[in-house]
Amino acid sequence: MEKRVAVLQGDGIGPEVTEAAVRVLEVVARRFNHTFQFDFASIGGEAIDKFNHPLPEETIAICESSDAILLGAVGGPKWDQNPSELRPEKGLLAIRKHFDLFANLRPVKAVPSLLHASPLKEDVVKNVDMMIVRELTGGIYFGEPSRKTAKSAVDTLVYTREEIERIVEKAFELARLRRGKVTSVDKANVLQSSKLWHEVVEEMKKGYPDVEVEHQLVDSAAMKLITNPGSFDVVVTENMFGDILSDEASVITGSLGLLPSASVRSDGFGLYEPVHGSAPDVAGKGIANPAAAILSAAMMLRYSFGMETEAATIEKAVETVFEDGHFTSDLSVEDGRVHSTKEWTDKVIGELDLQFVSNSIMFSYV
Ligand SMILES: NC(=O)C1=CN([C@@H]2O[C@H](COP(=O)(O)OP(=O)(O)OC[C@H]3O[C@@H](n4cnc5c(N)ncnc54)[C@H](O)[C@@H]3O)[C@@H](O)[C@H]2O)C=CC1
Ligand SMILES: CC(C)CC(=O)C(=O)O
Ligand SMILES: [Mg+2]
Repeated sequence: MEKRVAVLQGDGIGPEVTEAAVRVLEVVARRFNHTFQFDFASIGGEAIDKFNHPLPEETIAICESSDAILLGAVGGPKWDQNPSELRPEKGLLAIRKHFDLFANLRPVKAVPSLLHASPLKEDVVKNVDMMIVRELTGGIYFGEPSRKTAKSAVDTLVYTREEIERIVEKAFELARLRRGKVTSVDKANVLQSSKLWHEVVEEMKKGYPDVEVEHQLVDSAAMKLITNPGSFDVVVTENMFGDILSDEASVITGSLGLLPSASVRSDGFGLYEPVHGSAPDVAGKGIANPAAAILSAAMMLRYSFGMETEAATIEKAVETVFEDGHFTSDLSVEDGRVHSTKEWTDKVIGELDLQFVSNSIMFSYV
């Protein structure tokens, strides 16, 4: 297959981790006889520096002519004092809205060889396998008015029934493909938008009698995520709650550098990015964990290109490299087991090559 991928590297560790993901995709393309064309474009702080805009027209045009978008991360202290329209994060929100990428899928899965990296007890984290389904184009990050003066500030939280219905439908459909349970997280004891959310879930569950539904208030959900994460299958929630809960969930897996995400709309077009941000504290040192970006690229192959075998091959390679005891510095402190971003990516590529060779041998017997 021939596919065009827009690569928006962004700021901080964004370029370091997307470079790793592109290298892995190049190997997959070669091994599976695909052609991936990578078109690089600007977003975030680097776009502000070059184009005085966090999401330039040129970037939108490149993304529009692509089959999917791969993104690193945006933001950093350099732009923290900028007015809100010149904040890097504005570019990220704008691209999600422009392409109507309302469904943000954030898988959180414990990897047996990484249990040591979590501060939580092994028993608590070992069977975790959940999918956080975060509404991505509505809620308080997009509501108007949104303004601040020295004396007061306002943000607005709005959800329409249609916005809630489409993300809840996505969660139910995913639950059917998984363990058949949806936990809907809201703050319906206080917020009107959450009351509507709760009502919509109650109505829609009638269409999914095979799916178990539970409601959880966000504050206690934050607690249960740490005390009993294995009890969750699909978690569906609004934009800001999903943002916060998914960073919290990274503690289960051991590092924020491990969590990938897919932001998709109904027709399969999507933007793929790590859950983490630009990590200014480690940027430029060549030590960032590229796993989240590489696994986001795997999600791109699965959800936008229908390349399930290729996606699974990448995921297996990543898991095997961890099993073999190779880590980045966020996951281990032991000498000899810690690798730079580039070295660790080389290990994944080596493993991909090995898998391909052993599969070819297997196929030759068939
Ligand atoms: N999707 C995006 O582009 C996002 C952008 N941001 C922006 O990123 C900037 C920094 O935000 P923070 O709150 O510090 O969150 P962050 O996610 O960038 O970093 C939080 C902590 O996790 C570590 N970390 C994150 N990813 C890592 C990786 N791949 N390997 C190793 N360590 C990793 C960082 O070093 C840091 O200690 C801000 O400007 C923020 O607005 C934050 C979240 C998401
Ligand atoms: C600009 C922020 C909403 C980015 C973020 O933290 C996220 O999407 O996870
Ligand atoms: Mg976030």
